[in-house]
Amino acid sequence: MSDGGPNRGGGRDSGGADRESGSGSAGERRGGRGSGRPAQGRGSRDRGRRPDSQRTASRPADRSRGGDPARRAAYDVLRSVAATDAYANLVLPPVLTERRIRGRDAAFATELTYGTLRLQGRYDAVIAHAAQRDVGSLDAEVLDVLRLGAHQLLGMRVPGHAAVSETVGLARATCGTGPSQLVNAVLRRISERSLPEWLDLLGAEADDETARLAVTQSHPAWVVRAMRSALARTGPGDGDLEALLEADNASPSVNLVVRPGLAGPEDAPDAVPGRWAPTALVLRGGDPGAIEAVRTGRIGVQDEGSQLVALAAAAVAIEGADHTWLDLCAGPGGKAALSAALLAARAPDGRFVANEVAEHRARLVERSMAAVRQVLPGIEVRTGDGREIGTSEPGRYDRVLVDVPCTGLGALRRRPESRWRRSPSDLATLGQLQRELLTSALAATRAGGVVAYVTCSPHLAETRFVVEDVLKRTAGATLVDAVEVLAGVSAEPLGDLRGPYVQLWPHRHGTDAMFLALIRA
Ligand SMILES: C[S@@+](CC[C@H](N)C(=O)[O-])C[C@H]1O[C@@H](n2cnc3c(N)ncnc32)[C@H](O)[C@@H]1O
Repeated sequence: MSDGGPNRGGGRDSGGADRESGSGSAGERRGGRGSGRPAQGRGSRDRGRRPDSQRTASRPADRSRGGDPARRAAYDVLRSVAATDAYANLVLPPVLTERRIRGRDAAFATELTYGTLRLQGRYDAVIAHAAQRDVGSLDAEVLDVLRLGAHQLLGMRVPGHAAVSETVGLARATCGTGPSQLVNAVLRRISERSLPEWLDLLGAEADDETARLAVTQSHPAWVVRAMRSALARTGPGDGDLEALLEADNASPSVNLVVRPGLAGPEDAPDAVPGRWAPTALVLRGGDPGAIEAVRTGRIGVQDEGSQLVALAAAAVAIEGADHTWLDLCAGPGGKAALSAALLAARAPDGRFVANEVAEHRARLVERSMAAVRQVLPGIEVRTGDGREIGTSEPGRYDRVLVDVPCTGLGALRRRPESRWRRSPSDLATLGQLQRELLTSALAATRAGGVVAYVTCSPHLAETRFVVEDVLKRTAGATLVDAVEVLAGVSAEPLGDLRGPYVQLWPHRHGTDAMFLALIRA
Protein backbone atom coordinates (compact mmCIF):
# COMPACT_ATOMS: atom_id res chain seq x y z
CA MET A 1 0.00 0.00 0.00
CA SER A 2 1.24 3.46 -0.80
CA ASP A 3 1.38 6.84 0.72
CA GLY A 4 -1.09 9.35 -0.51
CA GLY A 5 1.21 12.33 -0.57
CA PRO A 6 0.33 15.78 0.69
CA ASN A 7 -3.26 16.93 0.59
CA ARG A 8 -4.22 13.34 0.21
CA GLY A 9 -4.02 12.67 3.88
CA GLY A 10 -0.94 10.45 4.04
CA GLY A 11 1.46 13.26 4.71
CA ARG A 12 4.56 11.20 3.77
CA ASP A 13 6.83 11.34 0.79
CA SER A 14 5.59 8.93 -1.83
CA GLY A 15 8.80 8.88 -3.83
CA GLY A 16 9.68 9.33 -7.47
CA ALA A 17 7.77 8.55 -10.59
CA ASP A 18 7.52 5.04 -11.95
CA ARG A 19 8.94 4.23 -15.39
CA GLU A 20 9.37 1.23 -17.63
CA SER A 21 12.71 0.52 -16.16
CA GLY A 22 11.02 0.48 -12.87
CA SER A 23 11.32 3.14 -10.25
CA GLY A 24 7.90 3.43 -8.76
CA SER A 25 6.70 4.90 -5.57
CA ALA A 26 8.82 4.52 -2.52
CA GLY A 27 5.56 4.40 -0.59
CA GLU A 28 4.59 1.10 -2.14
CA ARG A 29 8.05 -0.33 -1.57
CA ARG A 30 7.91 0.62 2.07
CA GLY A 31 4.87 -1.61 2.26
CA GLY A 32 2.95 0.40 4.86
CA ARG A 33 -0.75 -0.32 5.18
CA GLY A 34 -3.49 2.17 5.85
CA SER A 35 -6.76 1.34 7.52
CA GLY A 36 -8.82 2.01 4.41
CA ARG A 37 -11.31 3.81 6.67
CA PRO A 38 -12.21 7.48 6.64
CA ALA A 39 -9.68 9.54 8.58
CA GLN A 40 -11.05 13.05 8.39
CA GLY A 41 -8.98 14.64 11.10
CA ARG A 42 -5.70 13.34 9.71
CA GLY A 43 -6.57 14.56 6.21
CA SER A 44 -7.45 18.09 7.22
CA ARG A 45 -4.40 18.41 9.47
CA ASP A 46 -2.08 17.37 6.66
CA ARG A 47 -3.70 19.70 4.20
CA GLY A 48 -2.61 22.59 6.38
CA ARG A 49 1.00 21.38 6.44
CA ARG A 50 1.56 21.09 2.72
CA PRO A 51 4.35 23.40 1.53
CA ASP A 52 3.26 25.72 -1.27
CA SER A 53 6.19 24.69 -3.46
CA GLN A 54 4.76 21.18 -3.64
CA ARG A 55 1.23 22.13 -4.53
CA THR A 56 -0.31 21.69 -7.92
CA ALA A 57 -1.58 25.05 -9.13
CA SER A 58 -5.26 24.69 -8.39
CA ARG A 59 -7.45 25.82 -5.53
CA PRO A 60 -9.54 23.35 -3.54
CA ALA A 61 -12.71 24.78 -5.13
CA ASP A 62 -11.28 24.06 -8.61
CA ARG A 63 -10.33 20.59 -7.56
CA SER A 64 -13.77 19.62 -6.35
CA ARG A 65 -15.40 21.14 -9.47
CA GLY A 66 -13.17 19.47 -12.01
CA GLY A 67 -11.34 16.76 -10.08
CA ASP A 68 -7.84 17.62 -8.93
CA PRO A 69 -5.16 17.62 -11.66
CA ALA A 70 -3.33 14.51 -10.45
CA ARG A 71 -6.51 12.43 -10.31
CA ARG A 72 -7.64 13.84 -13.64
CA ALA A 73 -4.30 12.90 -15.19
CA ALA A 74 -4.61 9.34 -13.86
CA TYR A 75 -8.15 9.11 -15.23
CA ASP A 76 -7.12 10.37 -18.68
CA VAL A 77 -4.27 7.89 -18.84
CA LEU A 78 -6.56 5.02 -17.85
CA ARG A 79 -8.99 6.05 -20.59
CA SER A 80 -6.17 6.14 -23.17
CA VAL A 81 -4.89 2.77 -22.06
CA ALA A 82 -8.38 1.27 -22.41
CA ALA A 83 -9.43 3.06 -25.58
CA THR A 84 -6.26 2.96 -27.64
CA ASP A 85 -4.29 0.03 -26.24
CA ALA A 86 -1.65 2.57 -25.20
CA TYR A 87 1.03 1.74 -22.63
CA ALA A 88 0.57 3.66 -19.40
CA ASN A 89 4.31 4.15 -18.93
CA LEU A 90 4.50 5.89 -22.31
CA VAL A 91 1.31 7.96 -21.95
CA LEU A 92 1.67 9.21 -18.38
CA PRO A 93 5.02 11.10 -18.47
CA PRO A 94 4.00 13.51 -21.28
CA VAL A 95 0.61 14.10 -19.62
CA LEU A 96 2.39 15.09 -16.40
CA THR A 97 4.81 17.34 -18.28
CA GLU A 98 2.14 19.07 -20.38
CA ARG A 99 -0.05 19.74 -17.34
CA ARG A 100 2.91 20.78 -15.20
CA ILE A 101 2.13 18.21 -12.55
CA ARG A 102 5.34 17.83 -10.61
CA GLY A 103 6.92 16.59 -7.41
CA ARG A 104 4.64 14.85 -4.99
CA ASP A 105 1.58 15.44 -7.17
CA ALA A 106 3.34 13.63 -10.02
CA ALA A 107 4.26 10.78 -7.66
CA PHE A 108 0.63 10.61 -6.51
CA ALA A 109 -0.67 10.52 -10.10
CA THR A 110 1.88 7.85 -10.99
CA GLU A 111 1.05 5.57 -8.09
CA LEU A 112 -2.66 6.11 -8.66
CA THR A 113 -2.38 5.19 -12.35
CA TYR A 114 -0.05 2.19 -12.08
CA GLY A 115 -1.54 0.82 -8.87
CA THR A 116 -5.07 1.03 -10.28
CA LEU A 117 -4.02 -0.79 -13.45
CA ARG A 118 -2.12 -3.54 -11.66
CA LEU A 119 -4.87 -4.16 -9.12
CA GLN A 120 -7.76 -3.76 -11.54
CA GLY A 121 -8.88 -7.38 -11.16
CA ARG A 122 -9.07 -7.09 -7.38
CA TYR A 123 -10.89 -3.76 -7.54
CA ASP A 124 -13.41 -4.95 -10.12
CA ALA A 125 -14.42 -7.73 -7.74
CA VAL A 126 -14.72 -5.23 -4.88
CA ILE A 127 -16.74 -2.83 -7.06
CA ALA A 128 -19.05 -5.62 -8.26
CA HIS A 129 -19.71 -6.59 -4.66
CA ALA A 130 -20.32 -3.02 -3.49
CA ALA A 131 -22.45 -2.08 -6.51
CA GLN A 132 -24.25 -5.43 -6.46
CA ARG A 133 -23.90 -5.73 -10.21
CA ASP A 134 -21.45 -7.07 -12.73
CA VAL A 135 -18.79 -4.49 -13.65
CA GLY A 136 -19.47 -5.27 -17.32
CA SER A 137 -22.83 -3.50 -16.90
CA LEU A 138 -21.13 -0.20 -15.91
CA ASP A 139 -20.05 2.45 -18.43
CA ALA A 140 -16.33 2.15 -19.07
CA GLU A 141 -15.74 5.75 -17.89
CA VAL A 142 -17.64 5.21 -14.65
CA LEU A 143 -15.81 1.95 -14.04
CA ASP A 144 -12.42 3.66 -14.45
CA VAL A 145 -13.43 6.36 -11.96
CA LEU A 146 -14.56 3.69 -9.50
CA ARG A 147 -11.28 1.80 -9.91
CA LEU A 148 -9.35 4.99 -9.14
CA GLY A 149 -11.50 5.56 -6.07
CA ALA A 150 -11.04 1.95 -4.94
CA HIS A 151 -7.25 2.24 -5.21
CA GLN A 152 -7.23 5.43 -3.13
CA LEU A 153 -9.38 3.75 -0.49
CA LEU A 154 -7.72 0.33 -0.42
CA GLY A 155 -4.26 0.75 -1.93
CA MET A 156 -3.09 4.20 -0.88
CA ARG A 157 -3.07 6.15 2.32
CA VAL A 158 -5.75 8.57 1.27
CA PRO A 159 -8.32 9.24 3.99
CA GLY A 160 -11.74 7.84 3.08
CA HIS A 161 -13.55 11.16 2.99
CA ALA A 162 -10.95 12.73 0.66
CA ALA A 163 -10.87 9.68 -1.62
CA VAL A 164 -14.65 9.68 -1.93
CA SER A 165 -15.24 13.41 -2.33
CA GLU A 166 -12.37 14.02 -4.77
CA THR A 167 -13.34 10.99 -6.85
CA VAL A 168 -16.99 12.03 -6.91
CA GLY A 169 -15.79 15.44 -8.15
CA LEU A 170 -13.84 13.66 -10.87
CA ALA A 171 -16.92 11.61 -11.80
CA ARG A 172 -19.04 14.78 -12.01
CA ALA A 173 -16.49 16.42 -14.29
CA THR A 174 -15.95 13.43 -16.57
CA CYS A 175 -19.19 11.42 -16.49
CA GLY A 176 -21.93 13.84 -15.31
CA THR A 177 -24.03 14.32 -12.20
CA GLY A 178 -26.13 11.12 -12.43
CA PRO A 179 -23.14 8.75 -12.61
CA SER A 180 -21.38 10.73 -9.88
CA GLN A 181 -24.18 9.75 -7.48
CA LEU A 182 -23.61 6.11 -8.26
CA VAL A 183 -19.87 6.60 -7.74
CA ASN A 184 -20.56 8.24 -4.39
CA ALA A 185 -22.77 5.38 -3.21
CA VAL A 186 -20.40 2.63 -4.36
CA LEU A 187 -17.26 4.25 -2.92
CA ARG A 188 -18.99 4.77 0.43
CA ARG A 189 -19.81 1.07 0.52
CA ILE A 190 -16.22 0.19 -0.37
CA SER A 191 -14.91 2.46 2.39
CA GLU A 192 -16.92 0.52 4.99
CA ARG A 193 -14.39 -2.35 4.86
CA SER A 194 -10.60 -2.36 5.14
CA LEU A 195 -8.45 -4.08 2.50
CA PRO A 196 -7.90 -7.23 4.63
CA GLU A 197 -11.66 -7.46 5.19
CA TRP A 198 -12.34 -7.19 1.47
CA LEU A 199 -9.68 -9.79 0.67
CA ASP A 200 -11.14 -12.20 3.23
CA LEU A 201 -14.58 -11.72 1.76
CA LEU A 202 -13.49 -12.16 -1.87
CA GLY A 203 -11.27 -15.11 -0.98
CA ALA A 204 -14.08 -16.84 0.89
CA GLU A 205 -16.36 -16.54 -2.14
CA ALA A 206 -13.78 -17.99 -4.59
CA ASP A 207 -14.41 -21.50 -5.95
CA ASP A 208 -10.87 -22.78 -5.49
CA GLU A 209 -7.33 -21.70 -4.64
CA THR A 210 -6.54 -20.51 -8.17
CA ALA A 211 -9.67 -18.36 -8.21
CA ARG A 212 -8.85 -17.02 -4.74
CA LEU A 213 -5.33 -16.00 -5.77
CA ALA A 214 -6.57 -14.59 -9.07
CA VAL A 215 -9.09 -12.29 -7.42
CA THR A 216 -7.17 -11.29 -4.30
CA GLN A 217 -3.79 -10.88 -6.03
CA SER A 218 -5.27 -9.41 -9.20
CA HIS A 219 -3.91 -11.77 -11.87
CA PRO A 220 -5.86 -13.57 -14.62
CA ALA A 221 -6.46 -17.20 -13.53
CA TRP A 222 -4.48 -18.57 -16.50
CA VAL A 223 -1.46 -16.53 -15.36
CA VAL A 224 -1.80 -17.89 -11.80
CA ARG A 225 -1.82 -21.44 -13.19
CA ALA A 226 1.17 -20.73 -15.44
CA MET A 227 3.18 -19.26 -12.57
CA ARG A 228 2.36 -22.25 -10.36
CA SER A 229 3.59 -24.70 -13.03
CA ALA A 230 6.76 -22.69 -13.66
CA LEU A 231 7.56 -22.39 -9.94
CA ALA A 232 7.01 -26.11 -9.47
CA ARG A 233 9.66 -26.86 -12.13
CA THR A 234 12.32 -24.46 -10.84
CA GLY A 235 14.10 -24.96 -7.54
CA PRO A 236 12.16 -24.95 -4.31
CA GLY A 237 8.64 -25.63 -5.66
CA ASP A 238 5.48 -23.54 -5.73
CA GLY A 239 4.95 -22.92 -2.01
CA ASP A 240 5.67 -19.24 -2.54
CA LEU A 241 3.20 -18.64 -5.39
CA GLU A 242 1.32 -15.98 -3.44
CA ALA A 243 4.58 -14.17 -2.64
CA LEU A 244 5.34 -14.07 -6.38
CA LEU A 245 1.93 -12.63 -7.21
CA GLU A 246 2.35 -10.04 -4.47
CA ALA A 247 5.77 -9.09 -5.86
CA ASP A 248 4.15 -8.54 -9.28
CA ASN A 249 1.88 -5.97 -7.64
CA ALA A 250 4.72 -3.88 -6.21
CA SER A 251 6.76 -1.19 -7.97
CA PRO A 252 10.31 -2.35 -8.66
CA SER A 253 13.33 -0.27 -7.70
CA VAL A 254 15.35 1.46 -10.43
CA ASN A 255 18.38 -0.62 -11.42
CA LEU A 256 21.27 0.92 -13.29
CA VAL A 257 23.90 -0.86 -15.36
CA VAL A 258 27.42 0.51 -15.33
CA ARG A 259 28.61 -0.34 -18.83
CA PRO A 260 32.10 -1.81 -18.44
CA GLY A 261 34.89 0.44 -19.68
CA LEU A 262 32.57 3.44 -19.94
CA ALA A 263 31.76 4.43 -16.37
CA GLY A 264 32.17 3.47 -12.73
CA PRO A 265 29.89 3.44 -9.67
CA GLU A 266 31.23 6.89 -8.74
CA ASP A 267 29.30 8.24 -11.74
CA ALA A 268 26.02 7.53 -9.93
CA PRO A 269 26.67 8.69 -6.36
CA ASP A 270 23.01 8.28 -5.32
CA ALA A 271 23.05 4.56 -6.05
CA VAL A 272 24.21 1.54 -4.06
CA PRO A 273 25.69 -1.69 -5.49
CA GLY A 274 23.24 -4.31 -6.71
CA ARG A 275 23.12 -7.64 -4.96
CA TRP A 276 24.03 -10.00 -7.78
CA ALA A 277 25.43 -8.43 -10.93
CA PRO A 278 28.81 -6.70 -10.52
CA THR A 279 27.63 -4.14 -13.10
CA ALA A 280 24.41 -3.30 -11.21
CA LEU A 281 23.52 -0.32 -9.06
CA VAL A 282 20.24 0.37 -7.30
CA LEU A 283 19.11 3.97 -7.36
CA ARG A 284 18.08 5.15 -3.91
CA GLY A 285 15.68 7.74 -5.31
CA GLY A 286 15.29 10.51 -7.80
CA ASP A 287 15.23 10.59 -11.55
CA PRO A 288 17.88 8.52 -13.37
CA GLY A 289 17.64 11.04 -16.22
CA ALA A 290 19.25 13.57 -13.90
CA ILE A 291 22.50 11.55 -13.88
CA GLU A 292 24.95 12.78 -16.50
CA ALA A 293 26.37 9.29 -17.18
CA VAL A 294 22.83 8.02 -17.86
CA ARG A 295 22.12 10.87 -20.26
CA THR A 296 25.31 10.08 -22.18
CA GLY A 297 24.69 6.30 -22.25
CA ARG A 298 27.72 5.28 -20.21
CA ILE A 299 25.30 4.03 -17.58
CA GLY A 300 21.93 2.56 -18.56
CA VAL A 301 18.68 1.79 -16.77
CA GLN A 302 18.32 -2.01 -16.77
CA ASP A 303 16.83 -4.66 -14.52
CA GLU A 304 19.49 -6.62 -12.66
CA GLY A 305 18.14 -9.93 -14.00
CA SER A 306 18.66 -8.70 -17.56
CA GLN A 307 22.22 -7.80 -16.65
CA LEU A 308 22.82 -11.24 -15.15
CA VAL A 309 21.70 -13.13 -18.24
CA ALA A 310 23.80 -10.91 -20.53
CA LEU A 311 26.83 -11.39 -18.26
CA ALA A 312 26.32 -15.18 -18.25
CA ALA A 313 25.92 -15.24 -22.05
CA ALA A 314 29.30 -13.51 -22.35
CA ALA A 315 30.98 -15.67 -19.69
CA VAL A 316 30.31 -19.20 -20.92
CA ALA A 317 33.61 -20.70 -22.10
CA ILE A 318 34.13 -21.32 -25.80
CA GLU A 319 37.17 -22.68 -27.58
CA GLY A 320 38.86 -20.72 -30.35
CA ALA A 321 37.84 -17.37 -31.82
CA ASP A 322 35.58 -15.17 -29.73
CA HIS A 323 35.21 -11.82 -31.46
CA THR A 324 32.11 -11.98 -33.63
CA TRP A 325 28.89 -11.62 -31.64
CA LEU A 326 25.25 -11.26 -32.65
CA ASP A 327 22.17 -10.04 -30.81
CA LEU A 328 19.35 -11.40 -32.94
CA CYS A 329 16.44 -9.48 -31.31
CA ALA A 330 18.13 -6.41 -29.93
CA GLY A 331 15.46 -3.72 -29.47
CA PRO A 332 15.53 -1.50 -27.47
CA GLY A 333 19.17 -2.43 -26.91
CA GLY A 334 19.81 -2.84 -23.18
CA LYS A 335 21.45 -6.26 -23.41
CA ALA A 336 23.17 -5.39 -26.69
CA ALA A 337 24.88 -2.38 -25.08
CA LEU A 338 26.10 -4.40 -22.09
CA SER A 339 27.22 -7.32 -24.29
CA ALA A 340 29.06 -5.05 -26.73
CA ALA A 341 30.88 -3.33 -23.85
CA LEU A 342 31.93 -6.80 -22.59
CA LEU A 343 33.15 -7.74 -26.07
CA ALA A 344 35.15 -4.49 -26.24
CA ALA A 345 36.97 -5.46 -23.04
CA ARG A 346 37.84 -8.86 -24.54
CA ALA A 347 38.49 -7.90 -28.17
CA PRO A 348 38.52 -4.14 -28.95
CA ASP A 349 38.61 -5.00 -32.67
CA GLY A 350 35.63 -7.34 -32.27
CA ARG A 351 32.46 -7.16 -34.33
CA PHE A 352 29.00 -6.86 -32.79
CA VAL A 353 25.83 -7.07 -34.89
CA ALA A 354 22.63 -5.88 -33.21
CA ASN A 355 19.63 -6.96 -35.27
CA GLU A 356 16.03 -5.83 -34.74
CA VAL A 357 12.98 -6.33 -36.93
CA ALA A 358 11.11 -3.11 -36.05
CA GLU A 359 12.62 0.04 -37.50
CA HIS A 360 11.65 2.31 -34.62
CA ARG A 361 13.14 -0.14 -32.15
CA ALA A 362 16.32 -0.40 -34.23
CA ARG A 363 16.64 3.37 -33.76
CA LEU A 364 16.45 2.82 -30.01
CA VAL A 365 19.21 0.21 -30.32
CA GLU A 366 21.33 2.71 -32.21
CA ARG A 367 20.84 5.18 -29.38
CA SER A 368 21.69 2.58 -26.68
CA MET A 369 24.88 1.66 -28.54
CA ALA A 370 26.12 5.21 -29.17
CA ALA A 371 28.39 5.44 -26.12
CA VAL A 372 29.66 1.86 -26.55
CA ARG A 373 30.97 2.71 -30.03
CA GLN A 374 33.72 4.71 -28.31
CA VAL A 375 35.22 1.42 -27.09
CA LEU A 376 33.99 -0.90 -29.86
CA PRO A 377 34.01 0.67 -33.35
CA GLY A 378 32.86 -2.62 -34.96
CA ILE A 379 29.19 -2.25 -34.02
CA GLU A 380 26.55 -2.70 -36.70
CA VAL A 381 22.86 -2.04 -35.99
CA ARG A 382 20.61 -3.73 -38.55
CA THR A 383 16.90 -3.80 -39.26
CA GLY A 384 15.81 -7.25 -40.40
CA ASP A 385 14.01 -10.46 -39.61
CA GLY A 386 16.19 -12.52 -37.30
CA ARG A 387 14.68 -15.71 -38.70
CA GLU A 388 16.63 -15.15 -41.91
CA ILE A 389 20.12 -14.71 -40.44
CA GLY A 390 20.66 -18.43 -39.87
CA THR A 391 20.27 -18.95 -43.62
CA SER A 392 22.00 -15.78 -44.82
CA GLU A 393 25.00 -16.06 -42.47
CA PRO A 394 25.33 -19.71 -41.44
CA GLY A 395 27.99 -20.43 -38.80
CA ARG A 396 29.28 -16.84 -38.85
CA TYR A 397 29.08 -15.93 -35.15
CA ASP A 398 30.97 -17.04 -32.03
CA ARG A 399 28.22 -15.98 -29.63
CA VAL A 400 24.55 -15.26 -30.29
CA LEU A 401 22.04 -13.77 -27.87
CA VAL A 402 18.40 -14.43 -28.75
CA ASP A 403 16.17 -12.54 -26.34
CA VAL A 404 12.90 -13.50 -27.97
CA PRO A 405 9.61 -11.59 -28.09
CA CYS A 406 7.40 -13.11 -25.37
CA THR A 407 4.32 -12.53 -23.23
CA GLY A 408 6.39 -10.52 -20.74
CA LEU A 409 4.81 -12.36 -17.80
CA GLY A 410 8.13 -12.04 -15.98
CA ALA A 411 8.01 -8.24 -16.03
CA LEU A 412 4.45 -7.60 -14.80
CA ARG A 413 5.80 -5.17 -12.17
CA ARG A 414 6.96 -2.82 -14.91
CA ARG A 415 4.03 -3.07 -17.29
CA PRO A 416 0.96 -2.44 -15.19
CA GLU A 417 -1.66 -3.14 -17.87
CA SER A 418 0.02 -6.04 -19.65
CA ARG A 419 -1.48 -8.87 -17.58
CA TRP A 420 -4.96 -7.86 -18.78
CA ARG A 421 -3.92 -7.68 -22.43
CA ARG A 422 -2.26 -11.03 -22.81
CA SER A 423 -4.18 -14.26 -23.37
CA PRO A 424 -3.25 -17.94 -23.64
CA SER A 425 -3.75 -17.70 -27.40
CA ASP A 426 -0.65 -15.44 -27.60
CA LEU A 427 1.43 -18.44 -26.59
CA ALA A 428 0.76 -20.31 -29.82
CA THR A 429 1.82 -17.42 -32.06
CA LEU A 430 4.81 -16.48 -29.94
CA GLY A 431 5.87 -20.10 -29.47
CA GLN A 432 6.20 -20.61 -33.21
CA LEU A 433 8.23 -17.38 -33.61
CA GLN A 434 10.42 -18.27 -30.62
CA ARG A 435 11.23 -21.68 -32.13
CA GLU A 436 12.07 -20.13 -35.49
CA LEU A 437 14.30 -17.47 -33.92
CA LEU A 438 16.17 -20.00 -31.77
CA THR A 439 16.63 -22.29 -34.79
CA SER A 440 18.04 -19.35 -36.76
CA ALA A 441 20.32 -18.36 -33.86
CA LEU A 442 21.77 -21.89 -33.73
CA ALA A 443 22.30 -21.94 -37.49
CA ALA A 444 24.12 -18.58 -37.33
CA THR A 445 26.51 -19.89 -34.67
CA ARG A 446 29.76 -21.66 -35.59
CA ALA A 447 30.35 -25.19 -34.26
CA GLY A 448 31.57 -24.83 -30.67
CA GLY A 449 30.06 -21.34 -30.32
CA VAL A 450 27.24 -20.59 -27.90
CA VAL A 451 23.64 -19.39 -28.11
CA ALA A 452 21.98 -17.74 -25.12
CA TYR A 453 18.18 -18.14 -25.30
CA VAL A 454 16.50 -15.56 -23.07
CA THR A 455 12.91 -14.60 -22.23
CA CYS A 456 11.36 -12.22 -19.74
CA SER A 457 8.62 -14.76 -19.17
CA PRO A 458 8.74 -17.80 -16.91
CA HIS A 459 5.91 -19.52 -18.83
CA LEU A 460 7.05 -23.08 -19.58
CA ALA A 461 5.64 -22.83 -23.11
CA GLU A 462 8.07 -19.97 -23.81
CA THR A 463 11.05 -21.30 -21.95
CA ARG A 464 12.10 -24.94 -21.60
CA PHE A 465 9.46 -26.35 -23.98
CA VAL A 466 10.82 -24.14 -26.80
CA VAL A 467 14.42 -25.07 -26.04
CA GLU A 468 13.72 -28.79 -25.73
CA ASP A 469 11.71 -28.82 -28.94
CA VAL A 470 14.40 -27.05 -30.96
CA LEU A 471 17.19 -29.18 -29.47
CA LYS A 472 15.40 -32.35 -30.58
CA ARG A 473 15.53 -31.07 -34.15
CA THR A 474 19.08 -29.64 -34.14
CA ALA A 475 21.92 -32.09 -34.58
CA GLY A 476 24.98 -31.51 -32.41
CA ALA A 477 23.49 -28.79 -30.16
CA THR A 478 23.88 -29.43 -26.42
CA LEU A 479 22.84 -27.68 -23.25
CA VAL A 480 25.42 -26.00 -21.04
CA ASP A 481 24.56 -25.71 -17.32
CA ALA A 482 23.51 -22.05 -17.17
CA VAL A 483 23.22 -22.16 -13.35
CA GLU A 484 26.90 -23.01 -13.09
CA VAL A 485 27.89 -20.23 -15.50
CA LEU A 486 25.72 -17.73 -13.66
CA ALA A 487 27.30 -18.72 -10.34
CA GLY A 488 30.62 -17.60 -11.84
CA VAL A 489 29.35 -14.08 -12.62
CA SER A 490 27.05 -13.38 -9.68
CA ALA A 491 28.50 -11.54 -6.68
CA GLU A 492 26.44 -13.76 -4.33
CA PRO A 493 25.04 -17.29 -4.65
CA LEU A 494 21.57 -17.08 -6.21
CA GLY A 495 20.15 -19.79 -3.96
CA ASP A 496 18.23 -22.86 -4.93
CA LEU A 497 18.36 -22.78 -8.76
CA ARG A 498 17.93 -26.06 -10.57
CA GLY A 499 20.03 -26.34 -13.75
CA PRO A 500 20.60 -26.59 -16.61
CA TYR A 501 18.25 -23.61 -17.02
CA VAL A 502 18.25 -20.40 -15.00
CA GLN A 503 14.89 -19.03 -13.91
CA LEU A 504 15.02 -15.85 -11.83
CA TRP A 505 12.02 -14.57 -9.83
CA PRO A 506 10.89 -11.15 -8.57
CA HIS A 507 10.01 -12.45 -5.08
CA ARG A 508 13.17 -14.56 -4.66
CA HIS A 509 15.78 -12.42 -6.41
CA GLY A 510 14.15 -8.99 -6.69
CA THR A 511 14.67 -9.19 -10.48
CA ASP A 512 12.31 -9.69 -13.38
CA ALA A 513 11.53 -13.38 -13.98
CA MET A 514 14.24 -13.83 -16.63
CA PHE A 515 14.85 -17.26 -18.15
CA LEU A 516 18.21 -18.31 -19.60
CA ALA A 517 19.27 -21.42 -21.51
CA LEU A 518 22.84 -21.74 -22.83
CA ILE A 519 23.27 -23.99 -25.84
CA ARG A 520 26.53 -25.04 -27.47
CA ALA A 521 26.20 -25.30 -31.26
C1 LIG B 1 12.34 -9.09 -25.59
S1 LIG B 1 12.69 -7.89 -26.77
C2 LIG B 1 14.44 -7.79 -26.74
C3 LIG B 1 14.95 -6.93 -25.62
C4 LIG B 1 16.42 -6.59 -25.79
N1 LIG B 1 17.25 -7.76 -25.83
C5 LIG B 1 16.94 -5.67 -24.70
O1 LIG B 1 17.56 -6.14 -23.76
O2 LIG B 1 16.74 -4.47 -24.81
C6 LIG B 1 12.39 -8.75 -28.26
C7 LIG B 1 12.63 -7.91 -29.51
O3 LIG B 1 12.55 -8.78 -30.63
C8 LIG B 1 12.03 -8.06 -31.70
N2 LIG B 1 11.56 -9.03 -32.72
C9 LIG B 1 10.34 -9.58 -32.88
N3 LIG B 1 10.34 -10.40 -33.92
C10 LIG B 1 11.58 -10.38 -34.45
C11 LIG B 1 12.19 -10.99 -35.55
N4 LIG B 1 11.50 -11.83 -36.35
N5 LIG B 1 13.48 -10.72 -35.82
C12 LIG B 1 14.18 -9.86 -35.03
N6 LIG B 1 13.65 -9.24 -33.97
C13 LIG B 1 12.37 -9.50 -33.68
C14 LIG B 1 10.96 -7.22 -31.08
O4 LIG B 1 10.62 -6.11 -31.90
C15 LIG B 1 11.63 -6.81 -29.76
O5 LIG B 1 12.29 -5.59 -29.92
